[in-house]
Amino acid sequence: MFSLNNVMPETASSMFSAYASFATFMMVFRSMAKDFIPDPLRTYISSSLSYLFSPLSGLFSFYLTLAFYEYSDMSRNQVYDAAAVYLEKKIGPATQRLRVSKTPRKKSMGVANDRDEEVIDTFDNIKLKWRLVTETKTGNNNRLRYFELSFRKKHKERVMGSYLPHVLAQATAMKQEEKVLKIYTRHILSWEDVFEDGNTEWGSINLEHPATFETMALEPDLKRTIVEDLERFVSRREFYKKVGKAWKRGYLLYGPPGTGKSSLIAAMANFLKFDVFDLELASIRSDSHLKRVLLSTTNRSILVIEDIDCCKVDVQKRKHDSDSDSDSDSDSDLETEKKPKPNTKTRVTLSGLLNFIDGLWSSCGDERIIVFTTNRKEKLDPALLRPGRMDLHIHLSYCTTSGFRILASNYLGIHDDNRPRLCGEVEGLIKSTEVTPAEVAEELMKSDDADVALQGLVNFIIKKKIETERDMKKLKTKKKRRRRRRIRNLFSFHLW
Ligand SMILES: Nc1ncnc2c1ncn2[C@@H]1O[C@H](COP(=O)(O)OP(=O)(O)OP(=O)(O)O)[C@@H](O)[C@H]1O
Ligand SMILES: [Mg+2]
Repeated sequence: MFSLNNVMPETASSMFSAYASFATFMMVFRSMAKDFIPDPLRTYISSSLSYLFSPLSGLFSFYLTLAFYEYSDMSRNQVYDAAAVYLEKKIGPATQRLRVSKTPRKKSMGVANDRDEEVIDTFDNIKLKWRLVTETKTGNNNRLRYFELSFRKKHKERVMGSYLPHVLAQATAMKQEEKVLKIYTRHILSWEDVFEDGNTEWGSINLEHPATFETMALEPDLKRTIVEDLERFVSRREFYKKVGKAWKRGYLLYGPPGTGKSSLIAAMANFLKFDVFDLELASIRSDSHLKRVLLSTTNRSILVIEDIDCCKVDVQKRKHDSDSDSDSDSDSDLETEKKPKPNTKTRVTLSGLLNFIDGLWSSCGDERIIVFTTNRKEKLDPALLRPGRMDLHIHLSYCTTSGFRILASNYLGIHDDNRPRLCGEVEGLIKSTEVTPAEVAEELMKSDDADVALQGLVNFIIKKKIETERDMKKLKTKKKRRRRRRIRNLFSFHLW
């Protein structure tokens, strides 16, 4: 790096005075030339002089300017794009002109500095000046755009080594923040589609589910466990590479209907900014078809298979003839594929599904999350539940007192101490009655008046409690009667 100390003192002082004289001369020349010399000639002389002396000016300038052109070798320059995003948040008080835009994919309006506006940024006590320059190439309408970044030369290493990587990382995070999530499902236009081997098409719409971990009525410990697990998963790229494991994680969400399984998936997607692929196994023709469909999903996504126990797949009992998770493209599998039975909606086997979860080819992708949901965990094949298949089993259960508090705050904006009597009554009832968060939410939505809504919830839980007790009694009497009948039959058999 150039430094004045490297130059002999007398040489430096003579060069500096030469440069100072030249700068003064240029200033006087420019102001005189403005009055006496016509414009094209003036520009020519001025640029020729600057060209002649530019090496000298560079030598004495304390500043360095980096240029980031929009395109580099026909492809977009990532630093340019990152700077464009990064500088959106750096609008200073001196800014006079802003560029405002909104594209269909963006959730909100983008506001950025317009061309030639200077943006001052500071990083690690380094002052940096950005400027967007637009030049129109003469002779055609092509526009050349680039960012200029100026700073003191002595900071060159830190700017290149730390500041620019910081700009790239910040831009990536900001883009993630802006990302509009998508939920993908597979179109089934007709049953022919199901039997059409090549159909791997996913259709998508924006995922605008408002569920977040803040709005989920979950036990604090469970919530923390899930959030930490997700955070650990996304931060472990190198770890997965090191241990030679595919970078994916499987969650099994189980619990009664209305306890928040689907809402939790939406909360996970919103938290990670991952798209969701909602796979209905009914739309899949065979194991090899399943592979192709899954291969067409993208990285950083959550693959969801809901109600896995209800799917018309052989998941409740593993296929005996393919016990060893063998590749389903085997000859016998192909044989059966050739003759689709019209009445068989889908013939995905559990081994085909398990192949995807931990088979070799499942590593074709990064940052994949797989979520299965079920109301009846006990119905699932143990192969699906064994350690390593589904990394985390999450039990979502009936509403607890802490769950109720979250829902009351979400739906009515109230806390325990606002309505101590009614909240206390609900909490007491919830401890002894099984009510789902969905039922509680439904009751709380019935009125804007918190007292009315809470009283409605109290009445609902009392009614449910009475009904449950009545059902239990009925069941008990039925059991008693059955037992008595069995004993009577036994006696009559012996007498006979
Ligand atoms: N734990 C929860 N926290 C917050 N809201 C919840 C929770 N559980 C259920 N809800 C509310 O109830 C509605 C239904 O919940 P959700 O669809 O997530 O239940 P589910 O467990 O997927 O039910 P199913 O087994 O029938 O698919 C949601 O829209 C949400 O408003
Ligand atoms: Mg659901």
